[in-house]
Amino acid sequence: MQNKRNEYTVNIGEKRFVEDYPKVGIRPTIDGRYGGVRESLEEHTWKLAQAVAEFIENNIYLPNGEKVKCILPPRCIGGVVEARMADELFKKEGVGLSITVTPCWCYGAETMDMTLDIPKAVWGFNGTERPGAVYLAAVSAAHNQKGLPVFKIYGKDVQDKDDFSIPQDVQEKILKFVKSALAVSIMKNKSYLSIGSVSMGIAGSIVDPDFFEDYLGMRVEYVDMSEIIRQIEEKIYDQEEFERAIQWVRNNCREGEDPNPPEKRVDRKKKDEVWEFVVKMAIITRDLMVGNKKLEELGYPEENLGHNAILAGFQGQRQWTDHFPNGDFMETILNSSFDWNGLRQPYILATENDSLNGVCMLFGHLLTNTAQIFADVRTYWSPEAIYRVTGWKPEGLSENGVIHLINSGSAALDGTGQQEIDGKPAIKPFWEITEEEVRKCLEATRFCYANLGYFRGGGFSTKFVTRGSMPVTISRLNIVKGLGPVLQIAEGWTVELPPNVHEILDRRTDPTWPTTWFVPKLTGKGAFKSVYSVMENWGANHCAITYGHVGDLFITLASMLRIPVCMHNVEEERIFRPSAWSAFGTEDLESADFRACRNFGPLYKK
Ligand SMILES: C[C@H](O)[C@@H](O)[C@@H](O)C(=O)CO
Ligand SMILES: [Mn+2]
Repeated sequence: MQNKRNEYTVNIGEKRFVEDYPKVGIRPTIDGRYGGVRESLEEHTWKLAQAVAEFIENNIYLPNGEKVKCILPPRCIGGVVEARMADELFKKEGVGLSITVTPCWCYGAETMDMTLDIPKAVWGFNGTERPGAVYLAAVSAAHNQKGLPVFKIYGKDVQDKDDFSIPQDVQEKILKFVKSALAVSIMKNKSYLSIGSVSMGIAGSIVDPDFFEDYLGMRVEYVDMSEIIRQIEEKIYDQEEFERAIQWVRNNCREGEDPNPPEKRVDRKKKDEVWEFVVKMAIITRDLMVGNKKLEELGYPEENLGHNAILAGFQGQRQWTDHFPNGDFMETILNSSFDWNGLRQPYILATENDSLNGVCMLFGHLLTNTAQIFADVRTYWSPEAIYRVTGWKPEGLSENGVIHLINSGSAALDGTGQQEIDGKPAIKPFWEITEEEVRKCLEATRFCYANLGYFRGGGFSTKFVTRGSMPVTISRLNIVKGLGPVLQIAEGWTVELPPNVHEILDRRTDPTWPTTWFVPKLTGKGAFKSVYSVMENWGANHCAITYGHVGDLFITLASMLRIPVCMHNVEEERIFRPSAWSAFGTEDLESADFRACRNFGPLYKK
C-alpha cells in the first residue's frame, strides 16, 4: 500500500529527500534587566509560551493529519543575543512562522523577530501588573517602521498575573494566524505543475511564473501533455497499482447515463478501454506531481522524482480532449480524499489548467485540510426565471435566486456532501472520514460517458448533486494588469432544490457534470446586495468551493501574501490582518487593504 501521506518524499539513489512540514516558533520575550526584574518574570514568561505551544499543538493539524510541532528557544529572549539564539535554532528546525509571547515589557527592536519572509505575530498579555501590552504596541511599531508587518494579539479582558489560560478571543486570533501562516509556509518552495498549456483561451491557464514566484514563493514547472502518453505507452507507472486501481474502479465507480445520441455512442469494449486509460492518467499525473519511489525500483529514477508539485493543472481541452479521453475522472479522483489506496490527502489539481483557480483550491485546502471543488460559475437563476421555467417559487435559502456551480472535472467526490459532522452534510479532513462515508460519496456519484460534442476523445465525467445546507466559501483569484492579483471571497450555503426543479434546470446545461447550487450570504451592500450582483461581480468563469465559512482565513492569508481582497462578505469583527494595515485607514478597510498590500509589495519580490 502506498503511504497515506502525500508528503513530497522521493528516493534519490540511496538517499531520501523529505521536505518536512514547517514548525511553529514560539518566542518568549522578557525584560532583560537582571537583578530582580528578569528573574521574577522568567517562570511566568516561559509558562505562558508553553501554554501557547500546547494550545497550538493540540488544536492544529497539518494537511497530512499529523499534529503541528512547536519549537521553543533554549531560553527567554531578553535582548539581541538571545534573539539570535532563537533564530539559529528555528532555522535548523525549519520554523516557518513565529509567535512572540510575553506578559511583560521587553525591548522592542532588540527582541523582535527580524526573519524575512515568515509571518509573525505577537501576543502581549493583557495584565496590568506588568506591561505586556505596552511591549506589544512598541514592538508592533518597530515592525511597521522596518517594513516587517506583524499580527498583534491583545486579549479584550484584563487577566490576573498568575492566570495562564488563553482567553477565547486570543485563542481565535492564534488559530487564524497559525492556520494562515502555515499555509504560506507549506506552499513556499513547492511547484505548480502546468501540464499542457492554455485551455480554450482561458486566461487563468496562461500560467504566470512571476505571480507564483513573487507572491507565493513557488515555482512553475511545465510539462507537455504528451508526457502522459509517453508514460502510458512505455508503461512508466506501477503496474501492480494499476491492476489494483482498475479493479477498485470497476467495483466502486458506477456508470451513469450516456448523453450521446445512440448513433454516436461507443461500445462496451471501448468504454472499458477508456476506463483503463483514465485510471492510468490519474496514476501518472499524481506521479508527475509528487514522484513515486516505486518508479525508481522499476528503473525510472528521473520519473521517480516528480516535480515537487503541491498543485497542478491539466489543460485537457482542446488538443488533448479532441483526441484522447478527457481528464475528468483523473481530476475528480486526485482531488478527492480517497482512492484505491484508501483515505489519503487530496492532490490538488485544477481543470483547464486554470492556475488561478488552482491557487484558490490550494489556499482552501491548506487552510482547512479538506478536499476542494472546482466549478464553473455557470448561471444565475433569478426566482422569477426559476418560476417561469419550473413553476416552483423559490423559498427559504433559495428565495433570492441561486447560482449554478458546475464543471466537467475537478470536483472532489467529497463534494457530494455525503460526509457528516453532527448529522449535517460536511467535507472533512481525510483522517476524520469513515469508510461508510467513502461508500456514500461513491454511491451518490455516477460516471457518465463524456459528451462527444465537447469531448471528441470521450472519457468519463463525474455526476453528482451536492447536498444542501453546507456552509461553504467560494473564492477566486484574478490578475489585473497594473493592479496585480486580487482575491474575491463569498461565504454562503449549498442548497438543494426540489428534485424535479433540479432536473429541469440541470437538463438545460450538461446533466452529466457535478452540480452545486450555491447561495451567497447577502449583506445588502456592494457586491453582496443580491445573488445577482455576486454573480455579476465575479471576476472569471471559475471558482473554488471550500467547506465552511472560512472567508476570514482567506483574508488573513491574503494579507500575509499582500494580495488585496476586492470583494468579500466576512463580518468586520472576524477580519484579522497585520497591525500595519490600520496605518492605511481604519474606516474603509477594503481600500486600506489595497494601499497596505501595494506599500509592502509581494512577500518574495526579487
Ligand atoms: C465543455 C466546455 O468546454 C466547458 O469545459 C466549458 O464550459 C468550461 O468549463 C469553461 O471554463
Ligand atoms: Mn470550466
